[in-house]
Parts: sequence; structure tokens; C-alpha cells
Amino acid sequence: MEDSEPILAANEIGKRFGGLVALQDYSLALRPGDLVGLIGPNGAGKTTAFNVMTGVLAPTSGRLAVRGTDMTGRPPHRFAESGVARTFQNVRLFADLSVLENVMAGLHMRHGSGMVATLLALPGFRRSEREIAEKARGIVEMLGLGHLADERAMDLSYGDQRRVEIARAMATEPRALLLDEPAAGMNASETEDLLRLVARINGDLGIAVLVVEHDMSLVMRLCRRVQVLDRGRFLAEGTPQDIQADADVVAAYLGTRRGGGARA
Ligand SMILES: Nc1ncnc2c1ncn2[C@@H]1O[C@H](COP(=O)(O)OP(=O)(O)OP(=O)(O)O)[C@@H](O)[C@H]1O
Repeated sequence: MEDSEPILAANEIGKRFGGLVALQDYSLALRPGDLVGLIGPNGAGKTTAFNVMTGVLAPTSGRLAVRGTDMTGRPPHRFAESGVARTFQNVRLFADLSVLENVMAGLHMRHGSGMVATLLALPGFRRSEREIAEKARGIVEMLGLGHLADERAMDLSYGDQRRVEIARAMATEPRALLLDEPAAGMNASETEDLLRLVARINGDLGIAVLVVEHDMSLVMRLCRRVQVLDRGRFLAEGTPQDIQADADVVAAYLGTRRGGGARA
């Protein structure tokens, strides 16, 4: 896999907010089948990196490419169209719609009907509705959420809502899935379900996954490769075992080093 073209390549990305260097020289090559975790203490730059890699923030320096095409400064929908899907820290489902309908919305986004046509059930939408519903059901079943298909999103437990969001992201048929603190607010059993779901997406479907997480132990269990940021800087990269044994990482997490964010 090492030689395959990265689905998402971040090359020496930097991001400043005024005088604050939120991210410096960050690089990632996310290849088919990868399962990478991005961790770091508060304010390390994880969210900034995530937002740059999904087009939400334009980098101040460095380049981004999706499957070899330069995407630096492109808007989020271009990343989605290119096969880079994401979830958000806060649940963003259509609360009144069923699980199936939420996943169908993801499919419509992918197949160009657009959200407005989807919600208004315009003619182009109706024509393909049955096919899309079948496909959505397939995705929901495949991800082990079939028993929830007809439930309204707002009636689901928090953990199930988050898994449905992942299913909706999967409906865009991504090559890479970027998860922003997916376990935040989950209890232990919800976290276990989430781990199984992500392992399935990555292992069975071969989708590359990047998980940005605060929770080091979750990333250590889930990921094969881990990157660590600290105060905007790239601190370490390696297997979970390497990272857990890395003195700099341990020091960063324990807060034994002094100093605020890097300044220009
Ligand atoms: N829009 C912004 N304007 C100004 N400063 C920002 C902005 N977004 C982030 N920062 C700063 O950039 C630095 C990195 O923040 P970021 O949110 O990326 O860290 P993080 O690793 O995601 O932290 P956390 O785990 O607390 O969410 C912090 O010092 C933060 O205050």
C-alpha cells in the first residue's frame, strides 16, 4: 500500500490566525486502506488540521491534494465530490427524517439531485427515489444499522445518531472518511459500537479513515498509525506502541512542558 497514490495528501500545511501559529509544517499521506489517528492535547491544532483537510479553512502555507489533484483553497463541497467525506463534532442529522431518509440525503448529494430537490421531492428526485432508497437500505444494513432504518433521527440515542451520521457520510461513496472526535460524549458501550463500525468501514470496505480525537486510548485501540500534534507542531508519528512509548508525547500529554501556543 505504501506506493499507492494518497487519497488525501497534506504537504507542509501551515495555518495562522493573526499572530498565532495554529498549525505548522503538518504533513499526511492518507492512502487506501489506512486507518490513521491524529491526537494531541488541547489547542494542539487537531481541529485546525481537520478543517484545512476538508476545505473549511484555507491553509496559510503548504499544499493539499486529493488523488493527485491540487485542492489547496478549494471549498468543502469540492473535497466531498472528490471522495473525501467527513463528520462533524456536533450531530447534524435531519431530526425529523428517518435514518433511511438521512442516508438517502447523503446519496442525493452524491448523485447531484441536491439537498433542495431531495427535501422538496422534485421530479428528478421522485424518478430515482426507489433506487436511492434501496441503495440507502443497503448501506444501512451493511453498517449494522438496519434495525434503525425507519426510526426518526431525533428518537435515537446519541451514540446511534453519531453512527447514522457516519452512514450518511458513507452514502457519498467516499474513498476517505474523516471523523472529527467521533466518540465525544459517548458512553462505553456506544464507543464500542463506534469502534466496530469504523473497523468495518476500514477493514471490510477498504475506506481510508482519519480519526481526530482527544481520547488517546480510543485512538490507540482503533488506529494502525498515529500522528501527534502539540502546540501546532508535528510531534511524532508511529504505531500506537511507538507513540505510547514516546517520551515527548507522554510529556506533552502530561503537560510537563511549559509554554503557550507557538507565536510568529
Ligand atoms: N478561528 C480561530 N481564530 C483564532 N484562533 C484559533 C481559531 N481556531 C483555532 N485557534 C487557535 O489555534 C490553536 C489550535 O486550535 P485547535 O482548535 O486546532 O486545537 P485542537 O487540537 O483541536 O484543540 P482541542 O482538543 O481543544 O479541540 C489554539 O491555540 C486555538 O485557540
